[in-house]
Amino acid sequence: MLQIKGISKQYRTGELVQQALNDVSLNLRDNEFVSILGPSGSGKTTLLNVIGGLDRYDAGDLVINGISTKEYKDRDWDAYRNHTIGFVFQSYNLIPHQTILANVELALTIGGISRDDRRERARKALEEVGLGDQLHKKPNQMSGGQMQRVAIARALVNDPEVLLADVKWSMVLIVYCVHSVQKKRKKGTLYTNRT
Ligand SMILES: Nc1ncnc2c1ncn2[C@@H]1O[C@H](COP(=O)(O)OP(=O)(O)OP(=O)(O)O)[C@@H](O)[C@H]1O
Repeated sequence: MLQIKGISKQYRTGELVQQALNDVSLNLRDNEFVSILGPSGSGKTTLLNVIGGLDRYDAGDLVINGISTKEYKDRDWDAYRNHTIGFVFQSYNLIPHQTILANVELALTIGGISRDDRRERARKALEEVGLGDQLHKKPNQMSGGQMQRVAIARALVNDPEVLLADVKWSMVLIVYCVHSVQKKRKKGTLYTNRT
């Protein structure tokens, strides 16, 4: 489903060049669960950002369902991020002054879905991660694991083909998440990054 072909990526800050990815190749198939492990600073987040279309590669190719992304325009990346990928960020990236229901709903605002449907789908996604009774809490009123579950609900609410999770510490939640994805869809793919 996803082919990472010899991808390289550098960060440039003034004179300083940091090689974050160097000729990385990996094939990821439908229904596959892949966990990428490596020391801090070895490039895991960079790789997930590139696979998730959040960041661009310098060399190589990312092939999605047999189609090269070399010629992708911004709108193609937008569509890929919005419809194919669900992303759980390492630091969750929740909006602090919004309720968790609003945080999850926000992931649906791009798709032209009515407000009532958005609310209902967000509520169901939060129920699925066991937070159905806390919809009106704000992120700072929740534990770290609960915030992570909100981030998982937000990543799944769009029904993505691929879930990318940049997860620091909770193996239990990764397993839960795999379960949840597989329950929801016969064909689901989950890639996680566990530091
Ligand atoms: N925006 C950036 N600008 C410059 N260098 C960066 C940037 N982001 C990451 N790097 C560097 O690229 C390398 C890979 O970083 P990355 O965040 O991908 O590692 P990681 O394996 O996910 O680390 P961790 O496990 O600590 O989260 C590191 O040396 C890091 O310092």
